[in-house]
Amino acid sequence: MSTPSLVDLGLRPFFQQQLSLEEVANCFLGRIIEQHKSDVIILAGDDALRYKLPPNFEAICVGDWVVFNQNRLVRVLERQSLFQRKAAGSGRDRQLIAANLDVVFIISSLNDDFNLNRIERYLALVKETHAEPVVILTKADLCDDVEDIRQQVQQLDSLLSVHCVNGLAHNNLSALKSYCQRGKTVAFLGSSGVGKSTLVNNLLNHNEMETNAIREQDSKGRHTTTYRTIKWLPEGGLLMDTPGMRELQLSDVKEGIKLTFADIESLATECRFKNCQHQNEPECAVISAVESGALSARRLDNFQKLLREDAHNSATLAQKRAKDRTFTKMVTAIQDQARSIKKFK
Ligand SMILES: Nc1nc2c(ncn2[C@@H]2O[C@H](COP(=O)(O)OP(=O)(O)OP(=O)(O)O)[C@@H](O)[C@H]2O)c(=O)[nH]1
Ligand SMILES: [Zn+2]
Repeated sequence: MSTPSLVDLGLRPFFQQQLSLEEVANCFLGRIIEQHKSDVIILAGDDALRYKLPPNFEAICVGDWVVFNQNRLVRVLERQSLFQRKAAGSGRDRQLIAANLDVVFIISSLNDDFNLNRIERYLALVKETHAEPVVILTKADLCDDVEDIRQQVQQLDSLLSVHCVNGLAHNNLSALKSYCQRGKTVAFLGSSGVGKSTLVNNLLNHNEMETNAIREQDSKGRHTTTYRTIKWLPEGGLLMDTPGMRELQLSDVKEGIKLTFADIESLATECRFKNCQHQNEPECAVISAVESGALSARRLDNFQKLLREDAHNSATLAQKRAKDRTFTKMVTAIQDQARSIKKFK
């Protein structure tokens, strides 16, 4: 693909409709494909442009759609989905990781490593972002009861897409490819060794396609660049591979956890006490469901564990940020002091 159009890059009515008439007349639209400390690279049709981040510009990350003019970045469009690290209770202190992903593949292998709890954890992370999770179970060739395990995953959520593949077989990936069509942005999540790179290499047909329409604003002529975080898939989609995604922790993803365990949330509305913790309260509909076999004890256990972990991580993150802020203030104060001492010398 030499010159991707904005539609190839994922432009759709949701983003276009956000533009004002003034912006349509005077500005351009583009997608952030690289983010550095003080500048970003915007892909806009056949151009890749480097733009400085204006001082105090809003938070921005790879995958964002931005409005810009000849001179500067104007604004970031509202996102359809967003991976971020948040600290509880603070809107400002968040680190954005990747925006506007359509599908996130949750990769888990069908052999010894298979673990429903872990899949639920990734589901909570993905649901929080509002991207669509798709579970891919790899190493089907090493497993004797593929369908049985697929069923176990399907039971987590009847609407969830779950596919089993042998990542090593080239002709085995049509299920995945259907999510990677033109204009779609996808990403992979999963623990080490489950076969993510194998799938990616296979999807890429072993040759990472290069965009050769890259011309930076300040350089003459065209040269070919591959981006660290974005790869073109032969089906037309974009694969986003930002390092931060691999290290995501559960923090402040309560909504994602609740969406992932919608069955428990719904049962909880029947508990006698509104704030029931489903531990040993009387007339608890959730415990009753476990006793009757309608809900697995494992699932309830994991729900509670993920909520605890989320609360713990959110709190420590908030604390750490507050500490960092105090430290920065202290350093600035000392620097100011040093400067004023110099002045009077
Ligand atoms: N038999 C079989 N082996 C597979 C399959 N998928 C991956 N493997 C093997 O599993 C090992 C790990 O695969 P990778 O693709 O490197 O796993 P990864 O998830 O990228 O791992 P990290 O890079 O550590 O995150 C490699 O030896 C692969 O050849 C599969 O479907 N079947
Ligand atoms: Zn209860």
